[in-house]
Order: sequence, then C-alpha cells, then structure tokens
Amino acid sequence: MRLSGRQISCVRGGRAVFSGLDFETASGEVLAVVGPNGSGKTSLLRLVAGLLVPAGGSIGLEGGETELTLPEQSHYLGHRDALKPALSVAENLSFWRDFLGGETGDVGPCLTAVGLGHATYLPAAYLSAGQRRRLSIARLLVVRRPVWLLDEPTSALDAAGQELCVGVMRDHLASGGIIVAATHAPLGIEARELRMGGGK
Ligand SMILES: Nc1ncnc2c1ncn2[C@@H]1O[C@H](COP(=O)(O)OP(=O)(O)OP(=O)(O)O)[C@@H](O)[C@H]1O
Repeated sequence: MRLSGRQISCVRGGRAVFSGLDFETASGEVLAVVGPNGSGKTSLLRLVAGLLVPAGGSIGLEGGETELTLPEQSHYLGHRDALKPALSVAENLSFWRDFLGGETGDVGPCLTAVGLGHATYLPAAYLSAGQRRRLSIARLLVVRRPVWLLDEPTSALDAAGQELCVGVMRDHLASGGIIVAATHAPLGIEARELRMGGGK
C-alpha cells in the first residue's frame, strides 16, 4: 500500500496554513509529521482522515480495499481523546467498535493489551490522562484498519505506556500497516520525517 499527497493546500478560518505540500509513505513505514505549533500537523492528519477538505491538491491510497474510501481505511486518534465520560471503559470501546464497524475484535483482550483490564467497568471520567490515551490506543486494536493517523500518540504516557505504544505500532507495521504521526517528541520508532512550517 502507498499513501501519498500531492500539492496539498490547507486553508483554515480563511487563512492559508500550508500549500504545495507533497508526502509519500508506504506499508511498514512511519511518517513523523514535525514542526512548530500551528504549522498544520493536526490539520494534515485531519485532511488525510477526511475530516477536512483540502483547498487544493489530492490525497490517495494505492493498494488498499478498492471499495472503501481512505477515511474508511483509516484510524484517526486526535490529541484530545474522544471518550464519553459517563460510559465505562468497556462501553467506550464497544461504542467505537460498533461505530467504526468493519472487522472487529473483542473488547476485553484489547483492554488487557493496553493495561486497562482492571478498569473495564470504571466510568471513563475517572481515567487519568495516560489511561485515557491507552483507551484510545485500544481503539486501534479493536477495529483493524491499515492507515493509522496519530496525533501526539505518546503524550501523557509513562515509560511503560510509551513502550506499549511502540509495540502496538511495530505490530501494525509488521502486518503491512502505515502510520502517520504528528509529534513533538521522538516516537521511539524508526520514522521518516515530514517537516511542516518551511525549512527541511
Ligand atoms: N477550526 C479552526 N478554525 C480556524 N483556524 C484553525 C482551526 N483549527 C486550527 N486552526 C488554525 O490552523 C493552524 C494549524 O493548526 P494545527 O492544529 O493544524 O497546527 P499544529 O501544527 O498541529 O499545532 P500544534 O503543534 O500546536 O499541535 C493554526 O494557526 C490554527 O490556529
């Protein structure tokens, strides 16, 4: 599989964030999107996820499921974890599994895999920042999708959580997945860099 963008322009609130952006990445690779605050890293992930429309250029996935769109083959994990505070940890994950559909896995083993097996019935409102992030990572496991778009995936994670996140990313790459990650910190995994905000 090959994910690429050609001459992409992004306008937000009437202001040009970036233009003429090219990128390319393939199965088994991580593209780390780096650059200063406000340079458009999150915007780029949201464009690939189909949550924003580019002002120009094109984004495409070659070699995926022909009957599915790129957003349907992508997981987008925003830097603000999308959780429903009144639902339990397991209910949150079940919600995402049902909402995203497709090939689904069991909630229990996915929670165990991210170290939240003990918190299954806890309301998500009670989770710590790192636990919230772990629950978001479980979403990547419960529904398999080839393209992962991750915004600051390791933020709030302790050393063990970061190791866990790297392990999950490595498994995904080994099974032919693609990762695009916006980050200010090293991901702890080999990655090609896409630098935003001018310069190289
Ligand atoms: N909904 C919006 N309406 C108008 N402008 C927006 C909106 N969302 C973001 N922007 C602007 O788009 C620009 C790029 O924001 P974006 O969040 O993509 O940057 P970023 O590189 O991810 O930043 P950071 O490193 O701080 O996370 C910023 O100038 C921001 O103010």
